[in-house]
Amino acid sequence: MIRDLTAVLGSAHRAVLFRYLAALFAYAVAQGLSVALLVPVLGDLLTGDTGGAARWTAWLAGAVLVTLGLHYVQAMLGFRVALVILTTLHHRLGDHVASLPVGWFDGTTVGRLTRMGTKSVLSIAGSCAHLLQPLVTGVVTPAAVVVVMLFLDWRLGLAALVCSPLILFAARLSVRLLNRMDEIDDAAGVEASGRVLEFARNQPVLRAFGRTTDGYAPLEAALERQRAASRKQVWMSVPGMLLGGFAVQMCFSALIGVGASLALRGAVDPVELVALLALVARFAGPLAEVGELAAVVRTTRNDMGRVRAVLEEPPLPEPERSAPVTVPGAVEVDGVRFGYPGRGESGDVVLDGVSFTVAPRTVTALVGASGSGKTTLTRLIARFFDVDAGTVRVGGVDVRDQSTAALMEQLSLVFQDVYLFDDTLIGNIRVGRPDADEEEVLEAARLAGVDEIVERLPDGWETRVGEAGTSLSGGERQRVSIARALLKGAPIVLLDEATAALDPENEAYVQRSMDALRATSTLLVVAHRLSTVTGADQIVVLDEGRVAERGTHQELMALDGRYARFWNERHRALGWRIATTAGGNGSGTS
Ligand SMILES: Nc1ncnc2c1ncn2[C@@H]1O[C@H](COP(=O)(O)OP(=O)(O)OP(=O)(O)O)[C@@H](O)[C@H]1O
Repeated sequence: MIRDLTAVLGSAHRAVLFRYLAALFAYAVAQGLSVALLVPVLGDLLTGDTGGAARWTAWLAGAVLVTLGLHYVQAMLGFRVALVILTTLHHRLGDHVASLPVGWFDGTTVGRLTRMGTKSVLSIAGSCAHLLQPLVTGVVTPAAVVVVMLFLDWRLGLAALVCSPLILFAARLSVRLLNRMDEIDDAAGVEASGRVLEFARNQPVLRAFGRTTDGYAPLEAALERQRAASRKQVWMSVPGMLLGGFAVQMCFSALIGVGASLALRGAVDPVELVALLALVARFAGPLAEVGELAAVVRTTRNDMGRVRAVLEEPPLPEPERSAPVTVPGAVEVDGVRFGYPGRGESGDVVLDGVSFTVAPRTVTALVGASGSGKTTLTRLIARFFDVDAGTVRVGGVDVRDQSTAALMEQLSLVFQDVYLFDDTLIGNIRVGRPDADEEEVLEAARLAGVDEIVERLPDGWETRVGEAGTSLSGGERQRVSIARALLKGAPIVLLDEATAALDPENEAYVQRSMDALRATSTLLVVAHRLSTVTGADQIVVLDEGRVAERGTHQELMALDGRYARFWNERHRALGWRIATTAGGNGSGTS
């Protein structure tokens, strides 16, 4: 736990933790010695030596005062450490997360971060103020008592020494048993929550297929498994919970037994034995408390482990000095191999031996079946991840030789998952270039067709959009994203076209913005619209992570290969859609 805490605090703040631990240790030893002074006080009282008792009582009072002073010091230092954690951990996490590859952020990691920023940081800070103290005193105070007992009567001291690991071992075993049960219950709980979420999210599908009245079998099965796990947890936890207390009682009885037999054989003075047994009572109690705290320790350690795992996540390596761009606007993908981290061995290679170049101010369309690696390729160009082999060059320079800022200066990303901030539309477009003036923002908005959306919003340009505001349709969100790219004016635009067919209005706006973008930038488009594909200077056809064909529309049609088949299929689908529209239902899209 201390190791986790030092890792979480970072080298700059370790000193304050060590000061706290030193004060805590001193306090625990002083507490043990104060308890030990009861022996001579009791001994003298029981033998009627009031003078001796008064002298020892004065020592005891002094020791108690010192203990109180140390208690205050350690408590203040504990709160200081907690405060340092609260004030610095968010910044440490924020700074580190900002240095991680963009590809690290997915649904799971974002969920983990949210939990970390709230619950985990509070729990770690609380551990210093409330948890370390009983843990350290629970071990060090009994240890000090044992040392004193060894001095007073080595046999009873030895017996106490033998008992200590037994009590701790029983406590640890009890925790392990309780943990195992918690894990089973947790796993069942997580599965049930997932199913509840699925049930809620899929209401439209379930209702459409009449699956709501007779229950939703996967959810009911998950709930039943959770109930069974909870029942098992209750029963199986009982031995774990009893074990710690049982071990303490057994050790206590054993020590009394040893003391009584020594007294019967005349090896210990009965008066001294009574005083020593008072010490035994102070020795076993704190050790048992340590065992009782095990559940809180476990939760806190889990929280620390989670934070530590993020802090130890390797940052994206950055060069000391960013290499200057040599061919502005050019993109080169050279023998690239890549598999997503954590997806295992070579079976999970998503791109293999992919090579092509994109000349400045040209349009390249990436086409290929779903899962062929088109989006992954755009992520590698933006260095969301580093390639496993080969090189990605942007502006003529290996992306690994450029700082993130220098690389991002050259790129605009228009991806499908457009995030809108809880801000006005203007604010959301200005993200593209925060220092742009009003005129420039409005021009970008006009070119991308955002001004048309504004006319329909209740408060016009002042309407808040995004998570807490008015939500926009997928096509509208992409228009905002294109407006950001237009405003940024980066030399290279990576664009992942919406997969869903656009309505004619959106289609026209997207076309207009693409024309504007291609006038100033290099365009690499994951293309779904046929007009983008045919209008491209180069088409790269991906198939299962490899470049299957490359050329212009005419060249690839003449090749009569994979692309020609793709084109003919899409064309037939388009013809069918037009025919449907012409047939009178008016729902056609192209
Ligand atoms: N974040 C990720 N983690 C692990 N695997 C991923 C991730 N993103 C994509 N993949 C996998 O990589 C492969 C290529 O996916 P990619 O999204 O690049 O294909 P695509 O050609 O863009 O497909 P689509 O046209 O359906 O978007 C797929 O097998 C996909 O399951």
